[in-house]
Amino acid sequence: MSAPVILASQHNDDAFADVWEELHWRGLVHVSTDEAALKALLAGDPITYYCGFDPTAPSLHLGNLVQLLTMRRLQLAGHKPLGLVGGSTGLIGDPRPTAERTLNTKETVVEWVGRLQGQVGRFLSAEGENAVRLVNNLDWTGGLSAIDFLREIGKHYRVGTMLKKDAVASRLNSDAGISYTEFSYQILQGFDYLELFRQYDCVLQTGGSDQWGNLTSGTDLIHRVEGRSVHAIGTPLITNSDGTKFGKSEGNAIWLDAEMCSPYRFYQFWLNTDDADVISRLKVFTFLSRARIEELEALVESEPFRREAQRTLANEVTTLVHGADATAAVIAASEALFGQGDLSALDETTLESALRELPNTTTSPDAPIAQLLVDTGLVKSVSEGRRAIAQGGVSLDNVKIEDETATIEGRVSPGGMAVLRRGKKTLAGVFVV
Ligand SMILES: N[C@@H](Cc1ccc(O)cc1)C(=O)O
Repeated sequence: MSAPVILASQHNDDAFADVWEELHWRGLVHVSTDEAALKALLAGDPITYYCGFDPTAPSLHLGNLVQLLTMRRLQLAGHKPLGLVGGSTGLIGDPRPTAERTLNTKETVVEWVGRLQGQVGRFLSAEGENAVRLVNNLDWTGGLSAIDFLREIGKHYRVGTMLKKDAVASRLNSDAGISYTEFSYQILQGFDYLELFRQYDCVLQTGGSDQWGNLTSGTDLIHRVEGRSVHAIGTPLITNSDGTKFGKSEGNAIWLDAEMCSPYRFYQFWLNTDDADVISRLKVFTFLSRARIEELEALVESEPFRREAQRTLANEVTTLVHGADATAAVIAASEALFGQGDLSALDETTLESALRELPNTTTSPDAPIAQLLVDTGLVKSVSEGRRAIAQGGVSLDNVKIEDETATIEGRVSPGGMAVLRRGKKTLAGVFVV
């Protein structure tokens, strides 16, 4: 994540009476506190709201992006965001339904807090009356003694209620059980909301719907302690209509950090979105207007083979996360590899990440090309490879190979890379040591 996000081009769609209506249309409200009160609140004077992110990895991922963009939509409507990164909650671990988390060292958590703050800051404007403010819950829990915590906060929690929260209940019924540490998590998040209510008059917390127990932990606490009704919105969990998990490609999470998931891979991920999902993704992950999304919806119906909606989605989200230059480089790489584009015009990083997504092999500088065809899976045997070369169907960096015994010596220098092609559309990457 190096390039800045294009904040200037983002806006709420005029087609909606207010941001609440827009959030609904985009499918972002799965569960919430009183709807009528929330609608009135969001249509009125600017309010302060918050969303929290735990440093459980060195980068945020696509699930977090839903939250960041929801925050941005509220900010565009004039409301004031607080971006919380959980310096203390990251040391404890929000219980997952499956198993206890392993604790990371304090140094690691501090480092990840810094990285996540940088990421959160990139999606929200830091200018004007409603500039984003970044907060860290370690600031109010780090110095709190266990005795004070139990006397002042713990006293407001009933264990019976805590046990009923989904995350806790599912763990209690599993073999893994749940530690007292993770059981306490909901109190910490509830306390955050109270603290932000007191310090900033924060009256809305957003999060994924799996956070509902933690969100209501805060609204209940504030109600009990301060006698005020504050709000929460849970966004839906994003799912793929074919039942596979959203936000993963070949089992790996799609991270927002370019080092952990190249812009090329990121772009391809969105490009591969199913027709059945592409419209709801456009609603959640882009700032395109309702009119434009409806136009694309009609195109999915009438001309699905053109994949206009997918290309628009990939373009928009990659630009949002990696910037316009990275997106242009990625598109140039796809065209150079699969279309008419010019390979030599590509920058090395983009080409390398593109080749890493293809079948690829790492080889010594004297490797025979027929063997590389086998190593990358483009043919089954060396003799088949030689035949393919003899028939004129093999090229290296778009230069046709004439000799079936040719090696890459003199064609690719040590430390370099090349595109190996069989026929028009079958490609592989070759990395030379
Ligand atoms: N529990 C949230 C992160 C969070 C932490 C502290 C908060 O106050 C709010 C949210 C999550 O795991 O996604």
